[in-house]
Amino acid sequence: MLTIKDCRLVWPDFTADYSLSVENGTLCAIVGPSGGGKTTLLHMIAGFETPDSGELTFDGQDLRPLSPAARPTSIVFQDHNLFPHLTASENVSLGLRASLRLTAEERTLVADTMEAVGLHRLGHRKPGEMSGGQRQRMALARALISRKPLILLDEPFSSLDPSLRRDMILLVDDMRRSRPVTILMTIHTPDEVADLADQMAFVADGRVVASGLPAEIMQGPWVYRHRPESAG
Ligand SMILES: Nc1ncnc2c1ncn2[C@@H]1O[C@H](COP(=O)(O)OP(=O)(O)OP(=O)(O)O)[C@@H](O)[C@H]1O
Repeated sequence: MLTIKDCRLVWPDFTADYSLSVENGTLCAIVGPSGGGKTTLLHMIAGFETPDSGELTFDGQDLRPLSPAARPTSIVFQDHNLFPHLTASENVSLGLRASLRLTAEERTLVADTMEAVGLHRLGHRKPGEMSGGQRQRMALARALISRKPLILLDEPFSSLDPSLRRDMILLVDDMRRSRPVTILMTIHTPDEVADLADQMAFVADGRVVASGLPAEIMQGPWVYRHRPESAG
C-alpha cells in the first residue's frame, strides 16, 4: 500500500499538503485543474521533490531517505526523459539494465514489450526520428518493463489522438492484470479512464480534495468548484 500522510511542500507561490492511500494493484487516476499539483505529487513520490514533513511509505517502507533510483518507482515524465543518442530498443532496455548488456531472455522481453506498444518495427529508430505519440509509447514501454511495483505516469498519452489514447490506456490496464503493479496516472480527460480506474483522486490547490470511486469523484461538488471559469 502507498501511504501519503500530511506531506508538505512549500514554495514561494505554492503550498502542497498531500494525504492519499492507494492499495496495491490499483490503477489510480489523478485528476484536477491545471496547476493544482498533480505532477508535483508524482514527483514527490518518485523522489524528485522532498516533503518538509509528513509520512511517505510503500508497503511500510519509508521512501523519504531513498534516492529516486533506489525507490520502488518508475516514472514517465511529461517530456518522456528519453536519450536522443540511443535507439528505441535501447531506450526501452534502460528500464531493465543501465549497462544495456542484456541476456537473451531480457532481449526477448524488450522485443515483446516493443510489440505490445506497437513499436516492434521501429526498434532501430532514435527518438528524434519518431512522432510524439511513438515517443510516448517508448517511454511507457520502458516504465512497464522496469519491474518496479509502483509506476507513475504523468499525462502519458496527451499527444495521442483519442482512439490511440484509449488503446494505450487499455494496454496499461492489461499490463497491470498480468503482473502485480500499482499505477498512478495523471490525466486531463477523466472520462477516458473512468471505467478502468479503481480509484480516482481529485487534486486542487496542492491537496487531494477527494479520493474514491471514479463515478463518485467525477460527480462531486469539487469538480464544479475548481472549474477554470469559476476561478476567482
Ligand atoms: N520546483 C518548483 N518550484 C516552485 N514552484 C513549483 C515547482 N514545481 C511546480 N511548481 C508550482 O506548483 C504548482 C503545481 O504545479 P503542477 O505541475 O504540480 O500542477 P499540475 O496539476 O500537474 O498542472 P498541469 O495539469 O497543468 O500539468 C504550480 O503553481 C507550479 O508553478
